[in-house]
Amino acid sequence: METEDIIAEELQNVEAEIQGVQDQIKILLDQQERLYERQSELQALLEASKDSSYPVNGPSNAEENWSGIFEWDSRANDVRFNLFGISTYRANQREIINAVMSGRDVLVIMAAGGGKSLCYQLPAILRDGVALVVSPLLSLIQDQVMGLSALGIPAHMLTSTTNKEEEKSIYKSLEKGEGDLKILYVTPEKISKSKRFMSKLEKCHNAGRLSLISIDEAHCCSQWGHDFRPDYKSLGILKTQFPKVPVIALTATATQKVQSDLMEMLHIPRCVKFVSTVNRPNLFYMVREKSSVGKVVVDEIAEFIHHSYSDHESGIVYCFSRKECEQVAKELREKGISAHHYHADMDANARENVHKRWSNGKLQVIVGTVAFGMGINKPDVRFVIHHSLSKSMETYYQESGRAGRDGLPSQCLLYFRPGDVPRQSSMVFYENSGLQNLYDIVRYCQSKRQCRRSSFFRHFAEPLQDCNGMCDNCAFSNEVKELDVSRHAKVIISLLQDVQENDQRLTVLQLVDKIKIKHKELGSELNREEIEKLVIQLILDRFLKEEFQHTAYATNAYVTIGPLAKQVLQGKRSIKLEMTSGQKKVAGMRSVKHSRASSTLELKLDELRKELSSVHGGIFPHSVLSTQQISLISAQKPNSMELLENIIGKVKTEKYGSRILEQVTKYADSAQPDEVKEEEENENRASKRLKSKKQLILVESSDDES
Ligand SMILES: Nc1ncnc2c1ncn2[C@@H]1O[C@H](COP(=O)(O)OP(=O)(O)OP(=O)(O)O)[C@@H](O)[C@H]1O
Ligand SMILES: [Mg+2]
Repeated sequence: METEDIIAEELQNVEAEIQGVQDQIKILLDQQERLYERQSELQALLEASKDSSYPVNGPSNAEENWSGIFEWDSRANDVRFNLFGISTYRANQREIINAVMSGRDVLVIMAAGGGKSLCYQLPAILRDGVALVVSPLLSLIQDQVMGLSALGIPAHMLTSTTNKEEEKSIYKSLEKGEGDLKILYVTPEKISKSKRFMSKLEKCHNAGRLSLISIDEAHCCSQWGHDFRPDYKSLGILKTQFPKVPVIALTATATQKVQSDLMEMLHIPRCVKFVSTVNRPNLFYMVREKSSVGKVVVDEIAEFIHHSYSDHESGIVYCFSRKECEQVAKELREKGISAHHYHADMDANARENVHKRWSNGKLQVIVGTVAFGMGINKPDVRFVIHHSLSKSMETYYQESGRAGRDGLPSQCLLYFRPGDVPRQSSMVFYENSGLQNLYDIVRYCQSKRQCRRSSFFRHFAEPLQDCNGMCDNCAFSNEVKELDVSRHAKVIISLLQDVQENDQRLTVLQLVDKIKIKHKELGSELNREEIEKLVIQLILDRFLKEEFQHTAYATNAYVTIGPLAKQVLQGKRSIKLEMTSGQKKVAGMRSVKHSRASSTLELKLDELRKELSSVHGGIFPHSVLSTQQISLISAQKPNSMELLENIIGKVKTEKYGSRILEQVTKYADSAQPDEVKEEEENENRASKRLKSKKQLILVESSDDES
């Protein structure tokens, strides 16, 4: 049937064309979405720049002064210091507490480790009745309840692990006000699925005993956030049912889109908004060139940890795949580092066990995939190393941000090689703006000049702040040359054109191989890594583009001619490649010694907090004493309960004071164990900055604001 064949063939062609058009529409819609988002971010940035004081308090509340004097000031100060052992408020904490205490709904955007918990825990204690806290993860809830209980604060949780008896007593407290319930943690499923719980909560409210509602990790409401949880969508019911109870929603995620989504979904359109800076001044950001030989990368990571963190300080290494996690953890162990992998293929018990050992300081490094995420509450993570790049700036900000939540100097190191880009792009290309987001972080990695911090400010549409030399590009003064590679780019594009005309496709690596074989003259001017880097740069600038093809086993990423290729072929655009002189490479390859060595007293206090934590019901060591408190005790060497109380507050002094003073008396005069060794070290500029930063932070936090 010849005619039928012809028609069928044409039909096939038309269908292929339709598919092509649909693909293009999808790309354009993604682009439009991204532009809208950027537009609103830029509008917000413009507003914020007009108003010279950033962080901003919500626009509708400009006239309200949340830092003034309030009737609860002295009670709040007492609870802050004597109960929580916190000597000064951090930025925005006091204002947020005052807004909640005034009965307002509040939205808090504050960086990881900024101290969001205190913003609802303190009002929960000051206000009469029970505070409800919704939190997405069991592990987060357990950590919080354990920490609060250790301070003697009546906190409980209702989750899948709560036994019947406990549940009964909690319900009784809600219904009749019996017992000692002050803060109740629940997962979102309790609100969306348990009618019984909601009816008890209603009774508690009707009796005037529901003091406030806190939604932690509130970005889980939004599909645009990175940890969307369907059950968070129904939390709007809380405001509808209990309109007069203040709602405080807290998140570390800053995009405008997520913010407006949250306000809408939680029904808090007139909330007071507190947006703190995304800046994490205590984090030192750096990117290193990643060798194509796996063993070399792990050797470097091990050397970095041995050199900078010989006191067993905690860290995280993020890897791309589960297999890679296991391999890297194994190789680190072989190099004498206590490391264990963590990924979604492990059963829940094994994962929890690894997490616990790490939180208790028994394991130094967790080597994880992105599955090691939101539940990480450990404040003293000193380093986060990315063995492979993250899929976006946002993800990298979150992951690296798990370092230094206690405000002390910490390092974020990312290993980058252009060959890792197609691995990621074939995973993210089908996501909303997935490729654009990936290309943003690739730009971050490829740049040898631009301040790393400034990329975060730009990404989160925030005015620039000084980096204070706390990234590799600002700290190391290296010569960056710009090489004109327009000729090389032309050759690459022409070669690809020929390949495409012959209906063939090439991956990035195949393309580089071909260039090395067919154009030896280019190979003698640029080495393999530089050609790879150039190809990636051409993709970022849309002279080339990536295309994807599914096979039965994987999605392959190919590189093809991009929409702007003609401009290079016609010589209308010149292409420059940033290159560093050898000096930078050498400086960058060396480890940065992170901070001064701990004194004997500090080490002894660290041992003591580990011991006390295990005898006090398995709470975490940092719940006994924070690293900052250890540094303060070691600097001030208090010799009486009264003096110790001035540093760590009443509750902790009563609980642990005599044991702490024992150590102070015993080790107050001991010399620094590493004093001599350290002086001999030829520290580079960056380490000096980190050192002075530590002192600066301690002075700041020992000043009592009140
Ligand atoms: N004013 C303060 N002074 C000193 N330490 C503080 C202060 N406020 C909070 N902290 C400490 O900082 C650490 C991080 O606090 P918190 O867990 O509340 O952070 P967070 O903002 O909720 O971060 P994340 O987004 O990661 O959940 C904790 O160890 C906490 O005790
Ligand atoms: Mg938190």
